[in-house]
Amino acid sequence: MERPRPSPLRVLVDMDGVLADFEGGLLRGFRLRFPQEPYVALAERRGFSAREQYGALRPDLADKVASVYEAPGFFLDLEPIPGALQAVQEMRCMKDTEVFICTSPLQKYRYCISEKYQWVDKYLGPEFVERIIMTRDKTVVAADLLIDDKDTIKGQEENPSWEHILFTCCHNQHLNLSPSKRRLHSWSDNWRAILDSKRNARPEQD
Ligand SMILES: Cc1cn([C@H]2C[C@H](OP(=O)(O)O)[C@@H](CO)O2)c(=O)[nH]c1=O
Ligand SMILES: [Mg+2]
Repeated sequence: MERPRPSPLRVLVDMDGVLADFEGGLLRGFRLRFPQEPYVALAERRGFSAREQYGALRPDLADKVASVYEAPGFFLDLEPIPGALQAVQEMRCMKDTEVFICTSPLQKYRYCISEKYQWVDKYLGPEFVERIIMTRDKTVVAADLLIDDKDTIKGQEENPSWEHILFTCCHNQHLNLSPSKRRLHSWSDNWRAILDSKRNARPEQD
């Protein structure tokens, strides 16, 4: 009897901090716009929220740093993270693999949403525009893996179907993870092995 084909491994790849260099763009934009103000060097970044860390440095800097990422052009002008574009293109061509870009818009979504679409079109092309999942709640999206730089991903679903692979970024590199949690240190790290291990760990279908 013919063995049934396994369902494809579905991988969600986050955008900011994983494909697009949000932190680098934010620091560059902040220093250009507010050259006299103190700033947080990338090596000093701690915690997902840049707004919180700038606010702790001096309260008025919270709104200033937010004004940088809320400005038109911010998301469109972000540089790709090294190796990211090649990796997701390769992932898309892999057998029995489905890749989606799973990204959240800012609450102030005016420029962010359309610029994220334009960025994907510019750097990855229309095949990937078809594969954008734009959501404020990633826990309700069903997949095997979510590669994301945010250390804690919460939402309506308490038990998301995906395993969260923490993508290392300046703001999360010092965190001690629980032993069960896996990291991808960069796109030169062995992302193929993570996909393979997940594929092999899935229950046999019959
Ligand atoms: C406010 C803020 C947003 N972001 C990113 C995360 C979300 O994109 P993504 O889901 O692609 O990582 C987007 C909206 O919050 O902006 C940061 O990375 N750091 C921040 O401090
Ligand atoms: Mg992110």
